[in-house]
Amino acid sequence: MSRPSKIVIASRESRLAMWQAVHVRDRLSSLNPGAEVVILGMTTKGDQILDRPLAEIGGKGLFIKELEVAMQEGRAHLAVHSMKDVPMVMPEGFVLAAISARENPRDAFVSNKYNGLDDLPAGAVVGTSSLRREAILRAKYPQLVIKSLRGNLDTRLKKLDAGEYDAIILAAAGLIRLGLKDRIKSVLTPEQSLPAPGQGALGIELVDGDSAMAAVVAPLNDAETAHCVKAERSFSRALGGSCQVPLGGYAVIDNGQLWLRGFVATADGKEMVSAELRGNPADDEALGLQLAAELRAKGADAILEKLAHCK
Ligand SMILES: NCc1[nH]cc(CCC(=O)O)c1CC(=O)O
Repeated sequence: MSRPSKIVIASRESRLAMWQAVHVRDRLSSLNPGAEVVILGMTTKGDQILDRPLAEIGGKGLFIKELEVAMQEGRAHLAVHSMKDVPMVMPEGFVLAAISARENPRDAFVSNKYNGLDDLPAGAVVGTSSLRREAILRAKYPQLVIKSLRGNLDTRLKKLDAGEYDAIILAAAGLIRLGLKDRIKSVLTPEQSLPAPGQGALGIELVDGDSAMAAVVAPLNDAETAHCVKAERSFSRALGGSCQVPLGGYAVIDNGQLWLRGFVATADGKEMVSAELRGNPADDEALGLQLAAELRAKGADAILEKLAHCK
């Protein structure tokens, strides 16, 4: 197959999105010495509307729509995403062609005054806009006050520094990528805060059927990460995870087996159902479905019924 002479990567303009695009650009440049690899930066609706919770304005798809239009119109060939932000059901006409090796998938505790969740006094204000983190915090630390926190990483840190919060919870991966590892006071274990499906992994999205580009990005795929993320996403999809459900799903390869853990909760943290299983990594998506079925058998349906329904 002929190698493309130019590869255009569509990217959001936040510092994290740009870091990710540059990371992929540099890898593709060294894999394709004959090609010119460039980044097309653009602003999405999700970046512009910062005063309302994501759940209210339309969810994850908001961050990738403009990038997909650019690919559809041939202005770009591929888009790089934090897998956590990619809708569980891919829009018609697009595919995830590669999932690259995972950065630290855990949640991080960030504060200028305290070293960890257990140090926070009653009434301390903790910032997060993730329903998953909110449910976990409310279940384990009902004495804390949870306050909404949106915006890109730099904006969130600025709000913390301005004193609007006593602490905030962020993905460790984003902070590490931006050279902000020093801001992490402690990393939460999966037992304390089960990560979101896809957290810490990058995905490459292409127009379905673009076999030349699929061959270009294939070397970026990390088989173990891809199995784990596929299992997590299949689990989330089966529980309506694109529709703002407070859930966590996290897989690792342990002794050659895929070990998948998951939970569903109400945002107030009062109800929470968890389960885990192990199986063959090649059965990734089936394992996700199986875990979702197990959660339903344990009562997850009653929780899901109380949540806003998918439109
Ligand atoms: N929701 C926004 C988002 N999407 C991806 C990351 C971090 C990097 C990653 O998970 O790969 C973040 C920031 C955060 O949750 O703190």
